[in-house]
Amino acid sequence: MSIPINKMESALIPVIDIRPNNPNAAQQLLEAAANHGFVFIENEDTGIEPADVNRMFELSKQFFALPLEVKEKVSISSNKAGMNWGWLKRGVETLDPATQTRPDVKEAFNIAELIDGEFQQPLPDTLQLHGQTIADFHQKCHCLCERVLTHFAVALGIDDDWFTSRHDQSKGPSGTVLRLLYYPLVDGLEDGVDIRAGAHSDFGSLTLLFQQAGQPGLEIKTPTGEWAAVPIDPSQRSSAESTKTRPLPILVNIGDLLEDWTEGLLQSTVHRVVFPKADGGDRFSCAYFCHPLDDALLEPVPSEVVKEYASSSGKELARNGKLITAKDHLMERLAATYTL
Ligand SMILES: O=C(O)CCC(=O)C(=O)O
Ligand SMILES: [Fe+2]
Repeated sequence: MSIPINKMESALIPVIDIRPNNPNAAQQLLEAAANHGFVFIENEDTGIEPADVNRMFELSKQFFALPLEVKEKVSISSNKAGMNWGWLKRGVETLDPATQTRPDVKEAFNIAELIDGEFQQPLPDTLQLHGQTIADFHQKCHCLCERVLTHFAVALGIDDDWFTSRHDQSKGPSGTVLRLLYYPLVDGLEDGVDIRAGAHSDFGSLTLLFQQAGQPGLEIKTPTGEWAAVPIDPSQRSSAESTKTRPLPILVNIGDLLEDWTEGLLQSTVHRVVFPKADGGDRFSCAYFCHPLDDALLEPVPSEVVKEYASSSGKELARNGKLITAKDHLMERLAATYTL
């Protein structure tokens, strides 16, 4: 089976219904991931209710509004247990260090996966009070990622659980984090110098990205090297139809590891977040970075579809075929982008 490859020039990201009544979901997801690296999933029976997303945004706003000294107590550099959990103040992350002269204009709070139902890091009271809500959201995001990963396995003709067994949180730790993001509109920004999030691809397998109406800024790099805005709501709604009757779809982004595993068939597309052109305000977003188990090897998947693609694309294997683990990859990327 070969898939039509049609690398697109604009951010016309497909919207796919992954409910069981769509028999073509697996193939549609694969084509979208190969051609765009981004795909919207209709938020129907995904397990993530719009109210769940709204609650996370409410908690996020409360968190970022806390006094600096409270956020400092849960800061990433004060957390000895792990390198990627906690609050990142402005200045810590520069997602495109080769190009940016100043760090990303943002704050973030990374909440690691729970182990045996326990948070692995200190949370401020504001969040601790809603620990169950956050734990449930983590779990719901993980379940949706598992569904998408299963569809990819089906479309690639490999064991259905090839990816999910490598994301089985009961088998060991992973780099999975739920990240709350806050991009403040601050004074003294320089056009062409400051950016909310520099150009990058995501470090894990899949990212679920939640955005809010009226807070644009995400852009993806097209194959011609131009930037195209990613809509917050890609559907053509009639004015009578509100997000109450049809919730915003969920944006899914292919990360580096799925690209490695599939020898470049699935695309870890470069993206960035820019300041709004006019009349914009703050932006809040929320990303679920789904990572495989730390010791998962980034070997090519045993798929004929991938083999066929690899031989026709003539692409070099990532790192000249040297096998590394998911954790090695994450640590490399964090070392390049964090200043702690
Ligand atoms: O805020 C966004 O929309 C995107 C954030 C992002 O790309 C990231 O943190 O990796
Ligand atoms: Fe990203």
